[in-house]
Amino acid sequence: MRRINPTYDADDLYDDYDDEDYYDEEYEAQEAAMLAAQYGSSQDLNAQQQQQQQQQQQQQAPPPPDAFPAAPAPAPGAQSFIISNSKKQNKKGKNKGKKSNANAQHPSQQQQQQQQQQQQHGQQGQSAMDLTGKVFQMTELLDGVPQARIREALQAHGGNMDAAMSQLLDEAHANNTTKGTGTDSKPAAASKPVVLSLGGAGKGESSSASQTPAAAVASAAPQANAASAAPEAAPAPKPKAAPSSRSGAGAGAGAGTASAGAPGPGAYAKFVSKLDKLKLDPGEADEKPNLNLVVIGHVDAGKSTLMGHLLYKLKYVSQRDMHKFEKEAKVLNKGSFAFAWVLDEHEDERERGVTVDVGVKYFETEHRCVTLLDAPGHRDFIPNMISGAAQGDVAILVVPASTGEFESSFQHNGQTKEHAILARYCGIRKLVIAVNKMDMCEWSQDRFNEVVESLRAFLLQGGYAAEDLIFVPVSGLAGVNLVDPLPAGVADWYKGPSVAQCIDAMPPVARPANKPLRMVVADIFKTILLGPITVSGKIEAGVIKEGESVMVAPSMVLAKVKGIHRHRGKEIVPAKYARAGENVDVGLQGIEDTMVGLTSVLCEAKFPIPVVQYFEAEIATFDGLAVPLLNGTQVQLHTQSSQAVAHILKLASVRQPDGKDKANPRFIRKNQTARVFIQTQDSICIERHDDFRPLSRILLRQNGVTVAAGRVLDFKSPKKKKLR
Ligand SMILES: Nc1nc2c(ncn2[C@@H]2O[C@H](COP(=O)(O)OP(=O)(O)OP(=O)(O)O)[C@@H](O)[C@H]2O)c(=O)[nH]1
Repeated sequence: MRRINPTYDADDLYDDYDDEDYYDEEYEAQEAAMLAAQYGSSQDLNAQQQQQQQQQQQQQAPPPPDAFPAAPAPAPGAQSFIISNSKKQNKKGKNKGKKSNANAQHPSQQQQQQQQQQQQHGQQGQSAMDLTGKVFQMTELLDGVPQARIREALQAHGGNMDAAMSQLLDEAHANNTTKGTGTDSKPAAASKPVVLSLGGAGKGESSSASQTPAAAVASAAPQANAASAAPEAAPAPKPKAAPSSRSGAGAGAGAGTASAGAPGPGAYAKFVSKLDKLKLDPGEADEKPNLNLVVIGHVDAGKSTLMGHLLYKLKYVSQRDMHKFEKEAKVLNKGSFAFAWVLDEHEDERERGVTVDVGVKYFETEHRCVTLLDAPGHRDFIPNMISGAAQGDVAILVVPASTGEFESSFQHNGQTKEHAILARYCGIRKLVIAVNKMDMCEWSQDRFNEVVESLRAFLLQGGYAAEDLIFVPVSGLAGVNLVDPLPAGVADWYKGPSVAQCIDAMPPVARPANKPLRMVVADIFKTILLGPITVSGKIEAGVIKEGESVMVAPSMVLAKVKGIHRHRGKEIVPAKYARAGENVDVGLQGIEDTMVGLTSVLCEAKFPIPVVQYFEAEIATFDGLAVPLLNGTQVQLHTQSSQAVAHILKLASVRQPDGKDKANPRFIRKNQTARVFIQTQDSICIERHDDFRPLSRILLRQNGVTVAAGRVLDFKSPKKKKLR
C-alpha cells in the first residue's frame, strides 16, 4: 500500500447509517445466492448448519491424518493481551496493585465495605435483581474476573456498567503491569511489554507465546481430547477456561488459549447492544460522503492510465508534473505510460510498466470525497489486490475492448474474472465497468456490446445484481469520456454518464459506527504531525477518537491515539474523531513500532477483535482448484486483515448435488460448497460471520491461484476421536 500524496478527507456516513440497511436480508440473500448460483446450492445456510451439527452429533469425527503437520508455536506476542509498559502505567499499576493487595489481606474490611456499598446501592434504588443481571452480563464480558469483584465495582459506581467495566479493565491493566515488573519496588524495563492478566490466563497460567499447539487445541475446543489433538506435542496443560462460554471483552480472551481472543457466541451482540445505547457525538458537520473506490482489472487493461488521466483532468496533477512524467517516461521508452506514472510512483513499477502495490490517491467530485485505490492487475500481486479490494466500497473494473486483449483478459487465466469475483467476496456490490481502449476498436458499438454481454452474463452469475452494474465506453489514454460526456461524433450511440459522473452518483455505503471499533491497518509511515507510528486504513466499524486508547491486534497492546487526519481533496484536515467508512491516518503513541504491522487491526480496547488459530468455515471452491482439498491440505489464507499459511484441519461436510450435506468427505473438488475446520500457522484477527460480516470473509489460495472463498462460522477445532 502506498500513500501517494498524503491526505484528503472524506466521510460521513454515520448520519446515513442504518443498521437494518447494512445487514439487510436482501444482502444476506444475495450472498447466499452467490454461493448457491456458483456452487450448486440453494439451501439456506443456517438450516445447513443446523443439519450439519445434527449430522455431526450422529457421527463421530475420525482422528486427523497422522501426516497432519503440527503448527509451530505462535509468534511471540500473538494471542496475548499485552499493554505497553510506560512509566505512567507502571505508576498506576503499582497504586492499583497495592490497593487490591490491601483488599486481599483484609477480607473483613472488604465485607464491611461491601455492606456499606450495598446500603448505598439500596439508597440509589438499584434492585438486587438489576444488579444480579448486570453482574451476569459483565461476567460474560470479563472472563476470569470474580463475580464478587464485579458486583463490588458495580455497587461502587451506582450500577453504572460502563464505569464499572472501565474500572475493572484499568485494574486488570494495572495488575498486569505490576506483575510484569516483578515486584512493586522494581521498575520494569521501560519498553518490555507485559501480559494483561484479566481473563483465564491471569492466575499463573502460561502465556500463549510459550504454549504448545496441543494446549492451544485443547483450550480452544473443550470437547476435544487434548492428548489426541497433537500426540507428538509436549504434555498439554489442563484447559482452564471453556472458550465458548466467556467473552473476550478485551479481556476475556484468556491469554494462553488457542481461542485467546475469541469471545463466545453471542458476546459480540451483547457488547453491541450496550454500545447502541451510547449516544455518539455527531461531531463536526461533514460536507460530502466518503467513497472508497478500488480500481481492478487484468494486467495492462489501462487502470493506472485511466485514473491518472482522470486525476489530471480533475486538476489533481499539475501540467508541470505531467510534462515531467511524459519526458521521463520517454527516456525509459515507456512514453505511453506517462499517465500511469501519476499512480505508479515506484521506480520499479515505472521501469517495468507494471503496478505492484496498491496506489492511494484522494480526490473530490461534486458530491463525493473519494479515496482511490489503484490495485495491481498482475496475477503475482493478487494479495495486494485483495488488500485494496478489502478497503473498497465500490469498484471500477477496467477491461480492454481491443481485439485479442479482451479475450485474453477474460479467459480462464485472465484476471478480469478473478478480480471481479474477489471484489465481490470482499463485499463490493457496485461496479462501474470501464470498457477501455475504445480508440483501438474505433469506438465500435458492436464491440462494446460484445464485451458488455460477455461480462454481464459472467458478473450476474458471480453474484452481482444487474442494477449494480454500469458499463461505460472510455479511452483512458485519450482521456475520452472520463470527466466530460463524449464529444459529438465519437460514439453517438452512447448516451450514458462519464466515469467521473458515475463516481459522483455512487451512493455512499453505510458502515456501522455503533459497533466495536475495527480499523484494518493498510499502511504505516512517519509524519511530522502524527509522529513516528502513523497508520492509515479504512475504519470498518465504530469510531476512533483522539486521545483515547485503542487495542492493536494481534499483538494486543494498548496505544493512545495521538491524532487523526482526514483527507479532503488535496488537503489534510486534523479531526477529533473518525468513524466507520472513513479512510484516515492515525498517529499512535505508547507502543513500539514492532507491535503494529500491515494488517494489524486497531480495535475497541474493551472488545478487541478475536485473535485465533482455529476456526470453522463454510467455503465455496473455484474452478482454479486443480487438486481436490484433503484433510491436511496447505493453503494460503487471506482475510481483510491477515495473510497466513493455513491447513485444512478437517473436511466436515460437503454439499451434494441433491442439496444434502455429506459428513466427513474424503476430499472436496472444484465448484463445491463445504464446511471445513481450518488451522492457521500464526494467529489471525477475524470475526464470526454472525458477529461482523466484513471481517469474517476468507479467501484460500494455492500456488498463486484463488481456489476458494468463504466465511468464518465459529471459532473451534473439530472433535477428535479418543486415542485408545
Ligand atoms: N490505445 C490505448 N492504450 C491504452 C489505453 N489505456 C491504457 N493504455 C495502454 O495500456 C498500457 C498499460 O496501461 P496501464 O495503465 O499501465 O495498465 P494497468 O492496468 O494499470 O496495468 P497494471 O496496473 O500493471 O495491471 C499502457 O501502454 C497504456 O498506454 C487506452 O485507452 N487506449
